Amino acid sequence: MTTAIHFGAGNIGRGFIGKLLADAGIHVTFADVNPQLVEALSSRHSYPVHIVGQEVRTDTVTGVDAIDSRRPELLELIANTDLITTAVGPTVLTLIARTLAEGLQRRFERGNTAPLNIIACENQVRGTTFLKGEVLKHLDARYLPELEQFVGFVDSAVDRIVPPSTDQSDPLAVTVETFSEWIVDQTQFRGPVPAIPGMELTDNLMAFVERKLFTLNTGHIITAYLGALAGYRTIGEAIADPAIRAQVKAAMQESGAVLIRRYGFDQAQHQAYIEKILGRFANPHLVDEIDRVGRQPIRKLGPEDRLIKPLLGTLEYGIDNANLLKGIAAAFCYRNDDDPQAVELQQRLATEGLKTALAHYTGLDAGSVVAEQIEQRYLALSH
Ligand SMILES: NC(=O)C1=CN([C@@H]2O[C@H](COP(=O)(O)OP(=O)(O)OC[C@H]3O[C@@H](n4cnc5c(N)ncnc54)[C@H](O)[C@@H]3O)[C@@H](O)[C@H]2O)C=CC1
Ligand SMILES: O=P(O)(O)OC[C@H]1O[C@](O)(CO)[C@@H](O)[C@@H]1O
Repeated sequence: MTTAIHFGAGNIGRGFIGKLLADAGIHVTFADVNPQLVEALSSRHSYPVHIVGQEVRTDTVTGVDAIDSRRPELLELIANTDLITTAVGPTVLTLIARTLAEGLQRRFERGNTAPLNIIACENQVRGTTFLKGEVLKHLDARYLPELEQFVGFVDSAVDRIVPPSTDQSDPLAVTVETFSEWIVDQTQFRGPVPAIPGMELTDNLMAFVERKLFTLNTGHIITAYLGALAGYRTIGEAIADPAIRAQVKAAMQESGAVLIRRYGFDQAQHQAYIEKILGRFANPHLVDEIDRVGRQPIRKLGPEDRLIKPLLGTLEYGIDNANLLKGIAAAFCYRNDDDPQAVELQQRLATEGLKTALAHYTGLDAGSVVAEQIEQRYLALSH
């Protein structure tokens, strides 16, 4: 029986990755720190997934287990499992790296030379490669040869909108959109690539990572921040506003022009991809809070993330970027007292001003034309 450990029994963990693995006949053990989730999964071993879109149906995921990811028994599972996946959030990868290193060390001490593949399913460019770097900080160097020979760290792109479920009757119930895409870098596996329906292989991962991150996530985040400014609560409300939809579509076309130039995507196909994503944002069956999509604004203003990296592409290729600039300016208007990064952003903005805060978080030069353009848009939006 093929086994897997999935770190993060949250929206994506239960609604997408864990479901694909279980549906493929793999025995999935979720590792999480949420006692309610761990207790319910380890006693019920199944949960419902509501799939909503053109069709609406409920699937039941079975054959799953769970463990608190702080329990020592997890190390034994890591020493023997065939596959490890994560969906914990990019900021948490650093935390689970120590546990992974200890489990891998036990695996190697046991002489277990069976291949093990680890796939981080996060909204982060090459998140698994980042995780490998974090694991290496904790792994005894004498095990490096085994790690390189027997453990694959496989980068992936994950795309399915999974907001917190509105099904109050069951803490395990999760609601997912019909659309899903999980693409992994086939060149990074060790041993045979597991046959998991819904897990697509590519040897050109970056094109797919950037297509998703800089189209869906770029459009999503600008919908969220313009929607917040307009006083909306959900993505659905915001994208239904014609002025917001037009600006979001234009921003995705600006980032799309970078992708087409960089990866040679077909223009018409990419326009269709953008239209499909706008339809996904408007899915009437999903209640997707602006604060979920807009969470952790400092991470999302990073130079490698969904706002700045597309902007840098427009500067590199001399492409229009007015709507991306407005989206970045709107990020600095985002307020959420329950989001530590949003609080920090506003504090730095208040004490240091827009251009200094912009330079600090994005790496853009405070004295650049683009910083001036963003400041102008910020002043227009915030008054
Ligand atoms: N929700 C979505 O629509 C999508 C999310 N993603 C990505 O998936 C990742 C997770 O996102 P969501 O599922 O929305 O978040 P979530 O908050 O629903 O799930 C994260 C889970 O990780 C658990 N966790 C936190 N610390 C942990 C630890 N030390 N060990 C084990 N588990 C721990 C939390 O208890 C929670 O259950 C993020 O990187 C996100 O960017 C990617 C595509 C879609
Ligand atoms: O999960 P993050 O990176 O905090 O941001 C939320 C984004 O991730 C997704 O959940 C999946 O890409 C989108 O629905 C949303 O744009």
